[in-house]
Amino acid sequence: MIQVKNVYKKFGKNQVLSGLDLSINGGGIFAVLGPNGSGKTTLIKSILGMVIPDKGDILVQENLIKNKWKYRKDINYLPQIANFPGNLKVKELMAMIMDLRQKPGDGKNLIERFSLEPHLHKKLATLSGGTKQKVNIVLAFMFDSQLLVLDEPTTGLDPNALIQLKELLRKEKEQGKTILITSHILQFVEEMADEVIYLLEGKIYFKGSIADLKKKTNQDNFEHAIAAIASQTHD
Ligand SMILES: Nc1ncnc2c1ncn2[C@@H]1O[C@H](COP(=O)(O)OP(=O)(O)OP(=O)(O)O)[C@@H](O)[C@H]1O
Repeated sequence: MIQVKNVYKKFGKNQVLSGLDLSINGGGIFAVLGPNGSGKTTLIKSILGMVIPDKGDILVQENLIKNKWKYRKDINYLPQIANFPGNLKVKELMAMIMDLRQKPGDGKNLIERFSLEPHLHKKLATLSGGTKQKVNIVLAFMFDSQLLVLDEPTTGLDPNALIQLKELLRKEKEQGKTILITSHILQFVEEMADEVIYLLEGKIYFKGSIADLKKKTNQDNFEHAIAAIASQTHD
């Protein structure tokens, strides 16, 4: 599904990705973890073609993505910070995204799931942070795509919306989809992820199941296992 081969990316003097290799085959939920600034969003945006690596190759569904853009219409993407025009109404935004994606989409069930009906005719600028995130989630899930890329999907969600998001993710996974998620919420990751991908110093430090991570770090608690990576690398 995704192959990242020897990818380098620098912003000014800041070497963010330095020879990163990653291979994701088949379906499931993959959580991209790492400290703040470790390059999680840069990696995700490189896969989406929104950041151009200085060196290396990325393949999505067996195709090199360099200088291509059409492959993106087959990826559902939830950005970390969605900058939608504030004077658009929710309903107008949904119609606009349907138009842009040129793909059949179905938002009706999702609008119900996240109780967004009362907000459909409100302008985006007037919505609360959590409600904006629910709109963001509807836009990311309303199309049927094999690959979903979700940057911090839980941000601002209340417990009920979080349950709905988890249910949605399980449904997508059951259909064999590949779901790439970044999240700092370890409880969410532990509950949902089949594999974790831990980024450190521009490379993948660990890729595997949470059970394997616990074994590798000699910890029986996920949070402590993550903390152990940080302390091991500081020694
Ligand atoms: N467009 C850009 N221009 C300059 N520097 C950038 C740009 N995008 C990212 N960076 C820098 O690259 C580094 C990695 O950023 P990135 O957003 O990928 O990290 P992250 O792991 O997603 O962090 P967080 O956990 O805080 O979301 C940071 O030091 C950031 O300041």
